[in-house]
Amino acid sequence: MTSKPLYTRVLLKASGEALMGSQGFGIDVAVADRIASDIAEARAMGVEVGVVVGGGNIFRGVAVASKGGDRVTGDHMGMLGTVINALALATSLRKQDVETVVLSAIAMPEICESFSQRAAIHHLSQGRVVIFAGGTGNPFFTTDSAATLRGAEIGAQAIFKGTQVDGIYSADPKKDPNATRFDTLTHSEVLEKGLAVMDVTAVALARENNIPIIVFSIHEKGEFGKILAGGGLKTVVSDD
Ligand SMILES: Nc1ncnc2c1ncn2[C@@H]1O[C@H](COP(=O)(O)OP(=O)(O)O)[C@@H](O)[C@H]1O
Ligand SMILES: O=c1ccn([C@@H]2O[C@H](COP(=O)(O)OP(=O)(O)O)[C@@H](O)[C@H]2O)c(=O)[nH]1
Repeated sequence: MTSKPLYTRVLLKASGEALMGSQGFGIDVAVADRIASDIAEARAMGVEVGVVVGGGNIFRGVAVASKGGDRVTGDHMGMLGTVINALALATSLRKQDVETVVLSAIAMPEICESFSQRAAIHHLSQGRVVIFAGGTGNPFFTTDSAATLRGAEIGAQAIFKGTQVDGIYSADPKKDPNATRFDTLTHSEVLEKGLAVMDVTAVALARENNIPIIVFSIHEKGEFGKILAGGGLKTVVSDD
């Protein structure tokens, strides 16, 4: 599909849990390849794509804290998990001949470039997919917040939150079978209704910078491209 896209530069948040597929832990290469093929399709449409990858398939800092360990160290471990996922997704993209760079919030020059806004925008404007690793680089944050932060820094026209469900519902659809899906919401409505698909910090930062958030299922092949072309199943969070 090569329809004219609605956006020219977007930020895709790919959850870590999505990358593990049906396994209980780690990375399912077939899933990483499939997500990469959706990103390749977006590039073929001419859309510049930045990607923030999660790390929940490998480690979450709160897991350490809940067992009496140090939260900050746990978060460091979580951020390193996102680097592993970023390298896996970059590998899948390069296999499909999509030029890709990984920029890490935590310097590890032997492995990948360090993040700077200037480097990110340079690579994007050269047509490369830029994968942002290491979250925000700070403990007590999430990769959803990293997605909004990097989205604002690169001037993304929308944040695409690719997750396990196909939009934002009146309640968690995994827990409430009667939950209904919203087509559109404002950032304030998401916060006021306590709709927990994305964390409060991420939504507040997107509201402050007037960036729409599009929540969609990362498991549906081709959905990213369909939404970029104006269709697809999603919830759009926007204040316009
Ligand atoms: N109101 C809601 N609408 C949609 N999903 C919700 C809602 N409340 C909670 N969720 C849950 O939020 C999850 C996404 O949150 P998150 O923990 O960021 O997952 P991930 O990072 O793995 O995508 C969904 O898989 C869904 O089960
Ligand atoms: O800016 C950030 C981003 C992530 N993390 C840590 O990395 C883990 C994995 O990220 P996240 O839970 O956001 O991944 P996802 O839910 O998207 O798979 C988190 O639990 C945190 O421990 C962090 O400390 N700072």
